[in-house]
Amino acid sequence: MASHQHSQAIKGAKVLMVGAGGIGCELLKTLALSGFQDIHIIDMDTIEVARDAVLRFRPHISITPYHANVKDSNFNVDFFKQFNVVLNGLDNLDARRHVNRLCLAAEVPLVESGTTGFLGQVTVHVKGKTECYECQPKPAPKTYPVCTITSTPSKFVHCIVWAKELLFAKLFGDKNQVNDLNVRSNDACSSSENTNDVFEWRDDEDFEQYGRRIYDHVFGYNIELALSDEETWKKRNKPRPIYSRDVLPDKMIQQNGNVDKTDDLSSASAMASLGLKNPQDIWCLMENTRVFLEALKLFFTNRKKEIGNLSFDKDDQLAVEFVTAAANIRAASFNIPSHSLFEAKGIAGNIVHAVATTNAIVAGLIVIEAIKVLKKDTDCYRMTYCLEHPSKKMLLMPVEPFEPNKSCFVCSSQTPLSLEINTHRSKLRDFVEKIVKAKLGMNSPLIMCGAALLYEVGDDLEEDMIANYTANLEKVLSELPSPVTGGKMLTVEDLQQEFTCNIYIKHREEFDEEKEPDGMVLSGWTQAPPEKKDDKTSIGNGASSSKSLPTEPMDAQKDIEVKEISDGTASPGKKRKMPEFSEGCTLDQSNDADETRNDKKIQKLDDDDDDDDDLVMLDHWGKDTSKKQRLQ
Ligand SMILES: Nc1ncnc2c1ncn2[C@@H]1O[C@H](COP(=O)(O)OP(=O)(O)OP(=O)(O)O)[C@@H](O)[C@H]1O
Ligand SMILES: [Zn+2]
Repeated sequence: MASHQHSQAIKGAKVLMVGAGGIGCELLKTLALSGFQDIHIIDMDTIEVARDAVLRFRPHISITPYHANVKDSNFNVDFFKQFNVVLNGLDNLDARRHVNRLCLAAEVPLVESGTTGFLGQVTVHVKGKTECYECQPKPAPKTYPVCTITSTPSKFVHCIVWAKELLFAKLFGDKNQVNDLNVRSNDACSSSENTNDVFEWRDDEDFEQYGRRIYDHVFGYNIELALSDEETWKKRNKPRPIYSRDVLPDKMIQQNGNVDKTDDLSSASAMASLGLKNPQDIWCLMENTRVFLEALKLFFTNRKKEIGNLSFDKDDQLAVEFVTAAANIRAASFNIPSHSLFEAKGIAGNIVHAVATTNAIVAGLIVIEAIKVLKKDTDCYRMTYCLEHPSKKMLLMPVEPFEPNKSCFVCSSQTPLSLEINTHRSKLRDFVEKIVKAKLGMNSPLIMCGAALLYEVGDDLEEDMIANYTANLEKVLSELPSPVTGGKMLTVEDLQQEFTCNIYIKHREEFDEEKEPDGMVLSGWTQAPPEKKDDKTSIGNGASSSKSLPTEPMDAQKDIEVKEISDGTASPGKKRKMPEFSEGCTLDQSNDADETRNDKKIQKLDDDDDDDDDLVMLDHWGKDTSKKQRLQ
């Protein structure tokens, strides 16, 4: 039973929930059932359904919905100041960073959360007492070495990445994009064929001829070419080239397809067109070949206008079919087991199916922490991890929060950052896009060099000012009205976030295109370097890092980024150690602060534990994506 003090803290509290999705809806219910009476919710999506459902069993509480983006300017520091605690149930990094800054500026405690499948995490951020959401580096998205993708795949995910990032992009995407498929298809062809021509549709061929030519090129010829590099295969199983004629005799594509060709569905789906019904079926090589050729044909017949502008979209049925078939054929070459369309879609779209129970547990943990925050039980704050596998018979791991990181550029006292940049070549626009927005997460930036205002965003700017700033964006730094050159200090400020940072400029002539693709390097901030270029960890649902998987031995010149490692995704690379506490200790016992407080070093519970049982940070909550990812 809650004490009087406990229930007073709850009853008198005005809380702000940001995000009313999987976690948020559970949270709203749990808040209402725990006695909270004044709940405000911001979500871009509908809130009404959840609100109505909760009001049915708690009709007298107040639930105020704001159907809006939390980054809108009306949600400023003053707005945040009215709340006793803010609870995040968001799914992307950008919004989380924004809320973190507003909470810091408004000095309102923040309880953060994230889930991915069975994994979850809840953290408490109180200015000056615990680390802020941005004190810890956020790992960059998982990348794969190019050579693993282009020549030595060992897992199905490698085949998927190849199919969607290289082959799909090559055939249906922007022709001007750099595409590593070129590397492998180069000088492959007879002298009359150059690299680009291979993928072009020629006037004298029909769709089937074109499809078969592409097929034979990427699954046959390119594999033969790769085999000629004997060094690569000394310690690996050799792939086998696959040619369409060996799998599918001429004109057999439609053989079993008894489908009405006027049917809308059959023009949008190779599966429908071929009479393949169950997305959970694992297709044989012949079926994959037929889907590949049929999907290619459908793209060129029905979606010709889009060709050149397409990028893989997990909600595009034909794209998923093509990528599934291509990945499976490549997998067959490399002796990797095939997958169903359903599974392939999950991998390609980085989908992790939400686990309702995890969301419910996390919602409960958020409320527990919110109550501690309201009672100012500082010593009892815990960040809690939900694990996939029990460690010491425990699935929930409470950990004492970390202190603020003194070099955090967001919550520490203005440690200047430094930026190496070619001030004679980089434009103000590059700086705004690549640094101010992408790296510093600012929403409405203002940039000053000394007392000179170089750039500003706002609703109430005069037209001539807007014209001025727009002109500045196109100027290189050293030619701005107040030249930005080596040795100068820029002040970048976000008025909405009430967040300022100083950036010391260092001029640098050259940048490594592959290692420093932005053409500028920001240091002194807490973003993690890209993950190690090895292949040891599964991406996404990173509760475990498998020791048994082979390390990629090749020197990766460049990595292929797997886009949208998304919300709640555990970072396999980043582990946090947990405090020593007695077996059987549960969250409720976390009130017994002495037990953990002594242990500032935060020791690992059991050194003998498997990696599987190690704690993993869910730091990388949220790239801007719609769904979660689970791979492997
Ligand atoms: N900038 C933003 N402003 C307001 N709401 C946002 C913003 N960004 C994301 N959201 C909302 O956050 C919610 C996130 O919920 P979502 O269900 O995707 O993830 P989740 O709560 O982690 O649970 P799960 O994915 O497990 O269902 C969505 O309803 C989305 O509309
Ligand atoms: Zn911080």
